[in-house]
Amino acid sequence: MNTVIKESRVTQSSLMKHKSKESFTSTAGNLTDMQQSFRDAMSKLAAAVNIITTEGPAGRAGFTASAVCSVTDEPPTLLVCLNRSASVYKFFKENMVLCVNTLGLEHKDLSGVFGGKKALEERFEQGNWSTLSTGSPVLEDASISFDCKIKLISSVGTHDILICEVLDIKHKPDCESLIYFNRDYHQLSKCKN
Ligand SMILES: NC(=O)C1=CN([C@@H]2O[C@H](COP(=O)(O)OP(=O)(O)OC[C@H]3O[C@@H](n4cnc5c(N)ncnc54)[C@H](O)[C@@H]3O)[C@@H](O)[C@H]2O)C=CC1
Ligand SMILES: Cc1cc2nc3c(=O)[nH]c(=O)nc-3n(C[C@H](O)[C@H](O)[C@H](O)COP(=O)(O)O)c2cc1C
Repeated sequence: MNTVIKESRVTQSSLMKHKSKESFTSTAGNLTDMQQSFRDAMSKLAAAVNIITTEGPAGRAGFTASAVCSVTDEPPTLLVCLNRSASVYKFFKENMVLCVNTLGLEHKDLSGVFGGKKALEERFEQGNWSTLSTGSPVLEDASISFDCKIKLISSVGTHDILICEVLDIKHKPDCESLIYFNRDYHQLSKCKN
């Protein structure tokens, strides 16, 4: 199915017009009180950890993401939020394909590699990588891999929401989940098959 790619932008001011401007204005590196309070609150929201990869005309890239969510199953669609200031951003925007690799406990170090400032190609030195339909790197022992085409991009504040149609799925039969909660990693027990 071909969906037209639309872009829309929700500005910080339109989202937060009920608050004074000063409360939300930050200088580089300094968080406003509201930003800090939002992050503190978000740190209590447990989330699965994923490595999002892409490969295409722009080259290969990947980053760690907790902001991943199911949207609809018709067509199967998920969303990924990516900070536009990330060095990986331009790769996703140009390639328009990605793979969401959901991690298990054994991938804790790998999450740090893809969530830090390591050079892009060096990130792939750890782990075994293959491909499914789109050519985006698939982590061989990921709990789940969703191979996707980016159908729509919407900008909100500092991030872009990538709306992705799932073309292919790979499951690991016996999986444990890596969870990010309270700024640290945790493990969720084995799935019942
Ligand atoms: N959605 C995002 O962009 C996320 C970014 N990170 C980045 O990873 C680093 C470490 O994060 P933490 O140890 O969790 O401590 P933290 O205090 O920076 O973040 C706490 C929580 O706030 C949320 N968050 C953090 N930065 C955000 C952003 N720029 N936009 C939207 N939500 C954000 C996430 O849910 C995160 O787990 C930071 O540089 C953080 O910005 C971490 C998680 C999600
Ligand atoms: C557990 C964890 C979750 C993260 N989730 C996201 C996310 O959902 N979206 C995002 O843009 N960055 C997220 N980050 C931050 C990126 O992984 C990080 O900025 C990455 O190093 C990007 O690299 P780059 O700036 O070199 O491109 C997360 C980091 C960690 C450690």
